[in-house]
Amino acid sequence: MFVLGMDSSTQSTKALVVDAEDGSVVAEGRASHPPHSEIDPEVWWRACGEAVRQAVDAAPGPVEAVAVAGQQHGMVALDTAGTVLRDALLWNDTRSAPQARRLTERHGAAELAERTGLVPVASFTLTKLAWLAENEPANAARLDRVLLPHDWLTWRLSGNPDRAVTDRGDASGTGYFSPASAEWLPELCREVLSDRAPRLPEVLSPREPAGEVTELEELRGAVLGPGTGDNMAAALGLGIEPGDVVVSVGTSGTAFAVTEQPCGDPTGTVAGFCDATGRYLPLIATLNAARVLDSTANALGTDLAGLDELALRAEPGAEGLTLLPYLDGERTPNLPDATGTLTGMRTGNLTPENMARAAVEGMLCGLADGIDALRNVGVTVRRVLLIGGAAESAAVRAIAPMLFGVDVQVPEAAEYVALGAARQAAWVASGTDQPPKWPLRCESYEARDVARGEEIREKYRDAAQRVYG
Ligand SMILES: Nc1ncnc2c1ncn2[C@@H]1O[C@H](COP(=O)(O)OP(=O)(O)O)[C@@H](O)[C@H]1O
Ligand SMILES: O=C(CO)[C@@H](O)[C@H](O)COP(=O)(O)O
Repeated sequence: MFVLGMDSSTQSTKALVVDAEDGSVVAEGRASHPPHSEIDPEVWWRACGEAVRQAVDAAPGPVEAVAVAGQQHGMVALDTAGTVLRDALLWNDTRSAPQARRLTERHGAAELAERTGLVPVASFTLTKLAWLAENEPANAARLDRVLLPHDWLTWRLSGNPDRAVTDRGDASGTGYFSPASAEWLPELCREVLSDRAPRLPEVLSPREPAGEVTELEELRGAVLGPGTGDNMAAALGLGIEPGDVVVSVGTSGTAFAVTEQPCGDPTGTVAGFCDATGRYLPLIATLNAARVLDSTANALGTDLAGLDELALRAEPGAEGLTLLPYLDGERTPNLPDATGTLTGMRTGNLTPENMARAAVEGMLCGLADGIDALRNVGVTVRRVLLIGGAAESAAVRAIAPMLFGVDVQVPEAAEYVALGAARQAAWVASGTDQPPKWPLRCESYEARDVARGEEIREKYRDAAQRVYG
């Protein structure tokens, strides 16, 4: 049996056709998205059609089940006719930072962490609803239903206007869902929307079918899985167990693990999400990851391979250059209005090699702090699995173990979010208790020079303290 998994992420849509027997990828497709933080969801629908067409055309047989994973938190606002009211505000749009601050002041961080697993920051959907009510009251008055990117794509694929669905993984990133009871908290929506509650999608269990595809010719009749958020899908695609921490270096940088118990971190550093198997997914996310490398390569007049060469020619610590890589504001630490800062510049050390190295080190230091934050909420870290577009970078692979202080394994190059969606589709179609077991092959990078890594992290913390207090 062949199944299709889709990843509608920030920069692109990827579709994989997978053999459900062993998880081998038999065909793939890809289409890119524009690099904005506010997007017409029709762009995703067109990209979905294009990526699916490429994958299905190259597949050796028909696809029997499909699931969609998507970037988390984005607000897709619909009116009663199901028409999109405005461009979707994405997870990396920071305009709702004041609304996030006010929600936290009103309720207290501890109460919200306990009720929703989250302390509001601009990424979370609830703060985007609050922004809509305050800034676009006419749109807020017409709001009938709010969906997440993966919910909206699943709804479009099903072609059933009356039934929208989601799963507990993606629902847990909204800020109006209780991870512990797996129920919506519509009172929080009412609070920010002048006492009006939009319709929310039905929350399906991890392997519950969402109907079948009617709207895309190539997939018509295939069983639809509930789908999930992209990080939950990556966890499922990798088949992680306690002790594994995944670090994904895509548009966002994330570090996450699976746990049996929900997590509510009142400091707000760790988001207490649900996963896609019935467990939980404590996660930290940064807004600035792979694009820090893209921008630095661009500034140095080179490409990503050139950036790797430069960074690997420099000494660890970049002779004292430290980059605080908050180019697009930051979520962890919560500095929505921050910009990047390069510290420690001298006539002798301001070289392309050191600048490239400082970019890779600065970006990874933020993620190393994230891994420590996971430890602080009780997560055991035995190994790190490194995925996402920038896991392809030789410099990232070489430098990460030193800064993370544990062995890093890089799974064989694959789109693990799309693979996780495919695994969910195979699970839904098989009706078995557990997801199918698929092998995972990894390349290992041993943790060396950990003491030097600690010094580099100390410099990064000092710089952050000096610039942001
Ligand atoms: N060899 C590489 N070195 C560094 N970055 C890379 C490399 N290959 C891809 N990337 C970066 O990965 C990013 C895309 O990663 P991806 O995980 O697909 O993102 P997203 O899921 O957020 O859309 C892009 O910014 C791209 O430049
Ligand atoms: O906001 C988060 C997680 O909380 C991000 O991880 C988004 O889910 C977007 O992911 P990418 O498109 O960067 O993979």
